[in-house]
Amino acid sequence: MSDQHFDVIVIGTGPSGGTIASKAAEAGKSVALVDSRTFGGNCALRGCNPKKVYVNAGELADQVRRARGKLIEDGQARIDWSGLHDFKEEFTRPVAEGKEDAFREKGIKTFHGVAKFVDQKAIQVAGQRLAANRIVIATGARPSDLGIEGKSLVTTSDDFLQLKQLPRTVVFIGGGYISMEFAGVVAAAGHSVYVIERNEQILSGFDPDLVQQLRKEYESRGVTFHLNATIESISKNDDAADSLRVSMKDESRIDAGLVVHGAGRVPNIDALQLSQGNVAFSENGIAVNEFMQSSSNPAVFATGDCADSGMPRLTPVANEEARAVSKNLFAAETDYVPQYGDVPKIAFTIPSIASIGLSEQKAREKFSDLEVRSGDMSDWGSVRKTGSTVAGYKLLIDSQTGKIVSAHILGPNAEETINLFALAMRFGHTATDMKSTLFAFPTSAADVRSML
Ligand SMILES: Cc1cc2nc3c(=O)[nH]c(=O)nc-3n(C[C@H](O)[C@H](O)[C@H](O)COP(=O)(O)OP(=O)(O)OC[C@H]3O[C@@H](n4cnc5c(N)ncnc54)[C@H](O)[C@@H]3O)c2cc1C
Ligand SMILES: NC(=O)c1ccc[n+]([C@@H]2O[C@H](COP(=O)([O-])OP(=O)(O)OC[C@H]3O[C@@H](n4cnc5c(N)ncnc54)[C@H](O)[C@@H]3O)[C@@H](O)[C@H]2O)c1
Repeated sequence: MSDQHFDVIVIGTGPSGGTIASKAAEAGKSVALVDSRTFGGNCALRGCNPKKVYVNAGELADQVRRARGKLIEDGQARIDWSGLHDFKEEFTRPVAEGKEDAFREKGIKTFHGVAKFVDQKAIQVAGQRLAANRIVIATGARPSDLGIEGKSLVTTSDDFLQLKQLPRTVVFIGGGYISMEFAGVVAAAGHSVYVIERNEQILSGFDPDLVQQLRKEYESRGVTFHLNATIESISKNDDAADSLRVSMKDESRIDAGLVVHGAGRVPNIDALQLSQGNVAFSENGIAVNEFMQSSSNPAVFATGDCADSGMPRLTPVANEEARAVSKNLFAAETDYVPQYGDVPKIAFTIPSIASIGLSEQKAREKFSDLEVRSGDMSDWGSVRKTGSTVAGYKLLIDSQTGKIVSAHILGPNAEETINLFALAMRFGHTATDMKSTLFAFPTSAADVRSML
């Protein structure tokens, strides 16, 4: 088999792989771009963007329900799941149809299939052998192996976003991002929800006090939490509507029509035959140095969810790593390090919960003189005006410098307000700087002055 030769082969067409391929082509390099699925990656086709369509529907239904007798007379807002699915497709279909053409128009040669290394500078895909001076691995993440009897009966987030009908009872395994975001939507649609979490806390990356507030709100909407719970098996059940049975170690059982995987994602690297390319890896992903270059094969770079960068697996992180790799790929010296700063995290729950910087526990360990400003915002006018009943904040400030160490927010528009803190923290602004800034009123940003 003779090699087709390129300057660079990029494996994966998500936010990081797609960007690197485009930038390399724009710089005049010959580029091969490979994906085993539809071009566009997880964020655009099966993650952030389609998920947000569902969350918007859940928020709307929830807001209408809460506004009944306050902002509006009657509060009937039913989610038509099939219609919602079709509306979501309006956003994903153009990506699936147009993305590959856009790459080709840039002169990029596209390939479909599972890429496997056959040499340090060569891969095989769909029966063809491709070689290059550089290879970028940007293969993202996949759902973890549950290791539970009956795991094949579990629906992944990919499949959840393809459902045309929603069963009356849904179980989520895990209480992280995926479960809590989808659980909010399913509850807003009026269906029964169970969340089974093996640890004592859900949403472990967020402030425990705010998470507790959010959990109580979800419970008031009929979401049942099983914490510190161990699932023993998932099996088929005779009941046509609730056709699955989740059995737990404490002998409790939940019958449901759908069991969804929200138990974490792992680097999607198993199929790549990395050892044939001398590419070192661990269960945390591809081993990279600070320049996102393979620690064992200098011709290889890795970015995004599949790289062991120690960063959260989020799109802005993948984007920044792509920026770094684009600069390093053909440079005489690889010297560009991703400039992550503090990465804001948002779970698009209803309402959303957001966080940037250290947890309170870590901040107390690091700073000897830490000021904590926190409060329940549920009775603040800006929150009550939306009809919402849950909101809170916690800001941690280094008393010696006045700089903001971290910000944790729950409530309406938390997903936007957190970005003000991202900017302030990135450029070292103090709490006083923020408090002295005139934000337009009445807005959630204006509440920041009251928090401070
Ligand atoms: C349900 C869900 C919701 C999310 N919501 C958010 C959010 O709101 N905000 C946020 O910041 N992040 C969110 N994320 C995470 C975000 O989607 C990822 O961090 C981001 O997509 C990572 O980009 P990437 O470039 O690493 O790879 P991906 O976007 O995962 O793309 C990887 C691509 O590689 C391809 N591939 C894999 N293996 C091979 C192979 N061997 N050969 C060829 N091709 C291969 C895959 O088919 C895929 O197209 C969400 C994730 C999920 C699952
Ligand atoms: N808004 C966002 O930015 C967003 C949204 C969705 C997904 N994501 C990305 O996708 C990743 C995966 O999301 P996720 O929600 O699957 O994972 P997660 O890491 O957020 O949460 C997984 C949860 O499942 C629990 N768990 C694991 N195995 C279990 C088991 N057998 N039984 C019960 N509980 C179990 C864990 O303790 C944890 O609380 C996230 O870490 C994030 O990187 C981001």
